[in-house]
Amino acid sequence: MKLPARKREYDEDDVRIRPGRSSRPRTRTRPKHDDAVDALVITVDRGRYGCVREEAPPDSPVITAMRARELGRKSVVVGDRVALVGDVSGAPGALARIVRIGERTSVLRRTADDDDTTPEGRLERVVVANADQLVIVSALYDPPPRTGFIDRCLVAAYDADIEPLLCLTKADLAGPEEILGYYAELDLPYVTVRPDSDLTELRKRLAGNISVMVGHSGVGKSTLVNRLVPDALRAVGAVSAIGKGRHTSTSAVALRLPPIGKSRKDPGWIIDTPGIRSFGLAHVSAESLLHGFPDLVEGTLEDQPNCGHTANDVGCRLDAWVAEGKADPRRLESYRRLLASRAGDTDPRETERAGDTDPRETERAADTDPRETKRHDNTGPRETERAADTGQRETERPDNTGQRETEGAADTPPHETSEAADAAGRETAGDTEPA
Ligand SMILES: Nc1nc2c(ncn2[C@@H]2O[C@H](COP(=O)(O)OP(=O)(O)OP(=O)(O)O)[C@@H](O)[C@H]2O)c(=O)[nH]1
Repeated sequence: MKLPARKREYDEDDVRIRPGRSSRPRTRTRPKHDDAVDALVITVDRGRYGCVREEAPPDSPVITAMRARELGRKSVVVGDRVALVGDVSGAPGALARIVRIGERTSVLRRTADDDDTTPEGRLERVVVANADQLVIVSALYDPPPRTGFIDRCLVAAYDADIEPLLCLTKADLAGPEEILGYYAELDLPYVTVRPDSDLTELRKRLAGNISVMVGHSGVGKSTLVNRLVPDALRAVGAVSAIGKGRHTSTSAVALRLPPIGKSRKDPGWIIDTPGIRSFGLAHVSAESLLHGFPDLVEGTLEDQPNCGHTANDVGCRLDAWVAEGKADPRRLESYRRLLASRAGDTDPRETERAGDTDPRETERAADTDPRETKRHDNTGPRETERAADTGQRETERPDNTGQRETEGAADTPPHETSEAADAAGRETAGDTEPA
């Protein structure tokens, strides 16, 4: 490397706050952790990760773990398959360390807003990793089905390459004909549920999969989760309050489904998402939005190049497609509403009226707390503390400039790390334990 010809004047801008790179763990010097055991992350709670070994008996205790420093910036979310070292006994007070995160087969994301030009729109969260199926729970009556919300979930599912399953509850109060008619072109798999129905069909569809459940408030999601996993509370211990309302600090909890009769087939896992009632789609490109509307895709094939398919695109082929009866006009309307929302062109009340969002969702602090957005612009200790708290933040998008959020204490200067560790229950102290 060539040295500069003249020595530079230094000022306070040159002061390094971060430690030199040499003090960071380097790949080649990392321990191999050959003795690590594989586990699935089932809860995330203030820097602590509840993990279970998938092959262990269902009543095995949950192993509490923290992230090892060597994980760097990588986030750990519910559904992640991780490697653990340390005390993996699951005994009270025992603490293991997550030293590796397995490659994810899918990543379900959402944003707090649809418009990626707003801070909320750029606040991207990974909901869960490795899900195979998105179970969209919708009541047939009280509250009525909200196709705007279902369409949104379909976009999120197709974008994440996760199979959707429509779960229609309260079938004792209304029939599914109308809603199924709306999705007639889609060949969407569905099940109906009533209080007295046996859940065999649903259980069969869940078997062998990791399924994420989403739904508006009041659709009967908790009731369903409790029926599917009667000992849900015990399964995750005191970590979170399953079944009612929102978990105190986690946004998702994975529950092992009980075996189906005498079958030895893996009954699968369901991930309940009590805090999640809407899917902001700012992370989905305008082109990818169309993936949630396979019934419209063919209609766009003969369209003029660069047609944005919005209501303002004169001559958009989709209008003719719908006029010819090849798709339901309400589907085009829904698609265009999402496009407009993504472009920041809609009145949020309009979106709410269309049922895209749960009115109660907008009141929930986690998504709309202005402090959350404000803190995004700084990377000070408080930010780090919040990141350590949730473990749900994601920084993988390179275009998120100004939005980078530190995902854990590992990537922060020492003074921040210690504060974060205080918040996360002495995470750093554990980080430095010998392997
Ligand atoms: N008639 C009927 N009522 C149901 C059914 N499933 C749930 N309910 C009722 O619907 C109401 C809402 O059910 P919950 O399970 O609390 O709904 P939720 O989706 O978890 O709602 P939040 O707790 O707000 O997230 C309760 O009064 C349930 O008893 C059903 O299949 N039929």
